[in-house]
Amino acid sequence: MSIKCFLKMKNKEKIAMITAYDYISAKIAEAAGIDMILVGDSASNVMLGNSDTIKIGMDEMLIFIKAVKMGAPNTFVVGDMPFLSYQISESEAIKNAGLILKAGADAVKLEGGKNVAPLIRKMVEYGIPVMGHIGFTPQSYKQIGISSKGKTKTEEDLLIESAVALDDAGAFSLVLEMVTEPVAKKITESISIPTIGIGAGRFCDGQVLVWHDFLGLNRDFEPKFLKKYLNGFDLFKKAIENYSKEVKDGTFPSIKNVFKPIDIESSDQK
Ligand SMILES: Nc1nc(=O)c2c([nH]1)NC[C@@H]1CN(c3ccc(C(=O)N[C@@H](CCC(=O)O)C(=O)O)cc3)CN21
Ligand SMILES: CC(C)C(=O)C(=O)O
Ligand SMILES: [Mg+2]
Repeated sequence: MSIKCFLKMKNKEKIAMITAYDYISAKIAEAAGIDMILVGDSASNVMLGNSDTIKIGMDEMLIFIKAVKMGAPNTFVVGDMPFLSYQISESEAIKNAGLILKAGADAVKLEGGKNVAPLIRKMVEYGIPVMGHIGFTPQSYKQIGISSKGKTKTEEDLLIESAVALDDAGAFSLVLEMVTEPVAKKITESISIPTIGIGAGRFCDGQVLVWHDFLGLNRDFEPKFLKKYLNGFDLFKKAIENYSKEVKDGTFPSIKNVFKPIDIESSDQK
């Protein structure tokens, strides 16, 4: 899978993307044949227990990105640029994007509309593949709130203007997060690059969900756009309860799990 491949998939085959943050999860994702893995700054929430994505930095993101590329060497991996890694200056943004690529990512993703288009243009000029991210942009939730975008004509116009600007700046793909379905459809039809939706309805070129969310590990997170494909939390919980019970009642370890000393008698028989 390559950028060329994703561009060709537009209007032909939907792109299936999930997040992952560690070696074994990435291995499972690659074995399942997922099209793209995002190492999201949602790691702040699901890996580190923070309440938002403001609280994660480059140091932490690079560890997750390295682990994921080790587990999925043959899958296209996108590394999310954390808050303040691209906002301060163009040079800091390019340096941090470079560190994400050095860690093994095949592309970076950053949040923002037409305001970040000049930065993305520069990054692309220097050979850094960039995925855009508009609509609800979690790194700005303290300013814009947690809600779907594209509900008014003003919001719709701004979103379309941004999508076109990012396409024009050279982004290879665009995440649409919590964008109303008709606006997401309009954007998808207005730009040449594939749109990847999360809470953006049925007409995007692809979809992305967070590992812990769609596997049902993140028990209390139930946004409208989420579908849970596994009851992960309860399955893990039951297995742990079973293990604990077996340790306490002496069922585990059994004879199958123990190491034995060399049998003196049988070795003497020689
Ligand atoms: N585990 C996890 N999954 C995510 O999808 C995710 C993260 N973390 N962290 C970063 C952002 C934050 N995201 C969020 C956070 C909250 C809602 C939420 O509360 N949604 C409600 C209200 C929407 C509304 O009122 O318009 C919903 O019902 O969808 C959605 C996405 C998406 N991203
Ligand atoms: C929700 C996706 C698009 C994301 O940015 C993340 O997981 O950080
Ligand atoms: Mg993110």
